[in-house]
Amino acid sequence: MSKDKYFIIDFDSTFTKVEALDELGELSLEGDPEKESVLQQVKELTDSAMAGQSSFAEGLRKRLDLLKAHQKHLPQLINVLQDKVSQSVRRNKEFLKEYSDQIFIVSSGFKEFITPIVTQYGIKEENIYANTFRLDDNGNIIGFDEENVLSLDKGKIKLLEQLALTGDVYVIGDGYTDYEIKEAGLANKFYAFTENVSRDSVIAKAEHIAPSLDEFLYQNKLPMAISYPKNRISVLLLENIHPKAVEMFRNEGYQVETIPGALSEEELCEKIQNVSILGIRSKTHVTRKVLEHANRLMSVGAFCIGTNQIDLDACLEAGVTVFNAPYSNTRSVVEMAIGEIIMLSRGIVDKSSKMHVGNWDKSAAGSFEVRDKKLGIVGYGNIGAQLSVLAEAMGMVVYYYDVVEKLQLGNARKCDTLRELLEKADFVSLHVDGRPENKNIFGAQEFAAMKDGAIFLNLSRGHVVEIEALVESLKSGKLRGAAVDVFPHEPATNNEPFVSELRGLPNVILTPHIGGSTSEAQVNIANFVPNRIMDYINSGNTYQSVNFPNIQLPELKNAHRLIHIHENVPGVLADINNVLAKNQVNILGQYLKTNEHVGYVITDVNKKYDKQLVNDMRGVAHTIKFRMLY
Ligand SMILES: NC(=O)C1=CN([C@@H]2O[C@H](COP(=O)(O)OP(=O)(O)OC[C@H]3O[C@@H](n4cnc5c(N)ncnc54)[C@H](O)[C@@H]3O)[C@@H](O)[C@H]2O)C=CC1
Ligand SMILES: O=C(O)C(=O)COP(=O)(O)O
Repeated sequence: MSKDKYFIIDFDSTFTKVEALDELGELSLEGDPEKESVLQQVKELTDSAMAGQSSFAEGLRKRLDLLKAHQKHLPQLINVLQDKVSQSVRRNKEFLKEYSDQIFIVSSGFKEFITPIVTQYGIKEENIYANTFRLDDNGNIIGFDEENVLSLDKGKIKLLEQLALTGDVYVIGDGYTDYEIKEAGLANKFYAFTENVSRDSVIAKAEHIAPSLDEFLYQNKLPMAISYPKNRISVLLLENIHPKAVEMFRNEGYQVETIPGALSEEELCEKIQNVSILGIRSKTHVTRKVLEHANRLMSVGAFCIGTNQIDLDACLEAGVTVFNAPYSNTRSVVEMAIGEIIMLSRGIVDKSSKMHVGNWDKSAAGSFEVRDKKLGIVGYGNIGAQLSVLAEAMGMVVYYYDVVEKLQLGNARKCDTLRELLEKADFVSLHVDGRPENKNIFGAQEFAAMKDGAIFLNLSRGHVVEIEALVESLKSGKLRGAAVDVFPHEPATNNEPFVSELRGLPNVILTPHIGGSTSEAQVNIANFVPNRIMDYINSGNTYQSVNFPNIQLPELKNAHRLIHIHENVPGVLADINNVLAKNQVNILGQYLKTNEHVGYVITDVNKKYDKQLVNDMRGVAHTIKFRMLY
């Protein structure tokens, strides 16, 4: 017969996110001018006791003296604590109920507030070990029951000795006194619980870390509320992705690492090991080789619009979803283009440079309004179309050329060929995407086809334009000016120099790929992309993925969701359904979408299933990835 298992769980900062006495102070010291400094002293006493640096009993006495609390504060405190139960504890109520005979709350806090909270989660009242308050006749809290071993130094050890549990004892807590139980030989394992606080002195001693209760349950093969502990999902964010994204992923419970610049293929091959979610911007290349080094990758987030830097097919074949932010920086690029069109038309960059060295050059020569001038937009996608609207609002006449049929906005006129557009436009602005076929679509011929004295802008991708041809056209005077934001080679970080033949040419605005670099755009992107990825991880939704078949799924309720990604060859769906039939699984809903390379099948099944089902699903021929959600 297997030995019994006992779980000793701490209360403050473990079962709940907070230290209850700090919260009590918030209530009892309300209106006290010294409140902040007293609370600080209370906090320091708590931290010092929890880190094992001072006498616990002495600290507790001092804290209660400082708090000047009254029993009337207790119902309010319980209300506050109710909302502060740790997320993973909240999630795993079923485990706490199912194992209630074996779960003990052992705390140096007070039963008066612990009992009403933990019993709501199925903890048995007789399994709660904690201190009790001493009150005076007026209900003031003046101390604690000094007979209780938990009020003493090494109190938890003394209590465990009294309990004399026979079986495996697991301790889960954030404090040094929790660790001491294991040190005294009274527990088999101590798990430092770091979901709410992480204490260095405790971590240093702990053999096991539990960033959540899920992780503890996962490691010990106990029933969990979710299919996989979120803290096992590691996120790598490159290229200065906005901190909002870091916050969003951390709030979800993921482990996040950030790196300011882009990584080379070689560096990324090394860093990608064990990464589940990779976040990049326009500079990092996610190649087939990188994917071959990825062992846990589920999703790549392009925290920008362009995805040409990612091998989308290789991702698809590896079952890796790719998401981007298709609209978040659109307006920023357009505003920059508008500003540059006007600046170039008036020769302002050169005039400003001259002023900085003391030259006053007041003249109207070569300076024009943009009103009534013809703007040719190449690539009438989201950016091109938005530029069209704003340019018309300034009185420009808009022409556009796109390789696919597009909705004509306002009075914009469609050109059937690029050449037609080039021959008409006074300004040509490039807004095509960075697909490989667009390499060097602008070269000597295209510049030659433009009007004499035209102005050229490229805020799309660097490889789209032959720089030498552009330089020639500017030097020869064919072009009157240019604005270039993107380059065939861009520095990976701000520490690398920028080298280009375009440097030093008159009436040329050079910018370091900042079309989308505004606060608004970066915050929008940092909100958008993590939500798409987390939705995919939590529910299987691939809506708006740039490489996967898009499925928008209903919310998962009282069901298991089987997520199967396979090569798109005939017969796989039939095989999946045979497996389900063989395992007598009741299908509640099934969703399938395929594209050229993969099939994506989601099957919601009723709760009862056998482990064999998981093995059989993984064994279906042509399976790329299989996972299960509940
Ligand atoms: N400078 C910067 O910081 C930024 C640059 N970008 C670049 O701008 C590009 C465009 O962005 P969106 O408008 O949002 O993309 P989009 O996909 O909505 O539009 C691109 C359009 O270009 C068209 N197109 C592609 N190749 C073409 C060609 N050879 N000739 C004519 N039309 C062609 C497509 O059919 C599509 O309509 C992105 O792919 C990205 O590379 C995007 C954001 C910021
Ligand atoms: O959104 C895009 O495609 C961009 O080019 C912007 O790239 P970035 O995020 O500034 O590296």
